[in-house]
Amino acid sequence: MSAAQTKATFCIQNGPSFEGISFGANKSVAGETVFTTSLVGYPESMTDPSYRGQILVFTQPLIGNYGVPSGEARDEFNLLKYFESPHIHVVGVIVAEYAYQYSHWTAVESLAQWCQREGVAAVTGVDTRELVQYLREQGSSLGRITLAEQEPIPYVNPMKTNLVAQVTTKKPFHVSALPGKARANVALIDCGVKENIIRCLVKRGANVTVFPYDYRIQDIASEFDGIFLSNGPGNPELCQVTISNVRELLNNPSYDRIPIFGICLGHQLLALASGAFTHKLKYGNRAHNIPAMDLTTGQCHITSQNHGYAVDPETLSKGLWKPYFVNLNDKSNEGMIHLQRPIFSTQFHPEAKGGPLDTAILFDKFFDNIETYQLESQRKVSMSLKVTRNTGKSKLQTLNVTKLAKERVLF
Ligand SMILES: NC(=O)CC[C@H](N)C(=O)O
Repeated sequence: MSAAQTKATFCIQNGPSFEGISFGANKSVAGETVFTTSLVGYPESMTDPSYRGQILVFTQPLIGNYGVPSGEARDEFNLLKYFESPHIHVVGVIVAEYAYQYSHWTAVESLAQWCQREGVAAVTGVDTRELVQYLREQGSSLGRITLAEQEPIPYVNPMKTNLVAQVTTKKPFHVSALPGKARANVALIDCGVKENIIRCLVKRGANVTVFPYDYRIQDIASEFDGIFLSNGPGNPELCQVTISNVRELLNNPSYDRIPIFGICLGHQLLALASGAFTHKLKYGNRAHNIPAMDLTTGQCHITSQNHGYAVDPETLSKGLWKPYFVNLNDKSNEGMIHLQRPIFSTQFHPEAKGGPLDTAILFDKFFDNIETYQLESQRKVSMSLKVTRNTGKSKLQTLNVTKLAKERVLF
């Protein structure tokens, strides 16, 4: 440790403390402590809005060795090429050994520089094996990072706040399929969507209109060929406005053929809207190699995951829904599928990033459902889609979706 290095202490509420060295922002932070066993993908995980408010412990011992790619680089769809959202959402990271030297052709800065710029605490030199063994025993715990010479700040439980309201786009935005390739208009409810989910939809030919989490989807669903419910942070039960909007959508008989697909928080919200329950897992599942079995085929897929809550499959309404996938490690629910309608959802992340692409075929399944719906209802893909809704007192609001912002609206 050189003279310029600052000591940092990481404490678990009702648990042990670990001494380390700060390599991030000069700031003490508090949040929920979670761990991931993924080997790669720290830029993707740290910018995934689902990690909002959490202190992320990496069990992979060497972190930072490939630096951080550009947060400005965009792909052919104007989506962020390397990040899952424009900013870091974890409040802190804990690693066993930070690689002070980095090397990769995409790297533009070090993990330390990035954390400092984004105001995120980072600690190296912690025995993450001992720490994770502790978390597995005690279950998900609050934690805080205190830098030398600073006063410890109070523990904060982010699961008590509506984190979705913090990360959702503040206004609708639109991402178009490549010219000549559009085959569907999809409405995406943004609870903290990962960039690669939008990419998985547009690259298959969807014009995606992204709406804030509390947008009344039930008022505009008829204008779209499919509805997507995104991933996102926090306790799903705190997202009541989305749950009640989705419930109205499900209960409206005129929408009974519209395809719906939900991922992770989107799965949990769909389950809650349909009358099922969710519960908090002991310490959650965060990894890139979790086996999930498709109960309709018996096939096992290796999946990417990041969640602390799960749907209770016993509470799925019988005769309407059935469990779709099951986790082969802990037997927790990994998805649900409607028995009559083109609706399904998964707890794992078929878009991966990072992680294996085994289940990306579920996006194709969503598009198959969309195609059937288009044929059944003789829908054509309108290129200048206008979305009209009644905002009360018989006021009509019309959005020309192609004139909307082209990326998430942060403020
Ligand atoms: N990745 C996600 O969408 C996470 C969903 C939810 N916040 C959970 O922790 O279970």
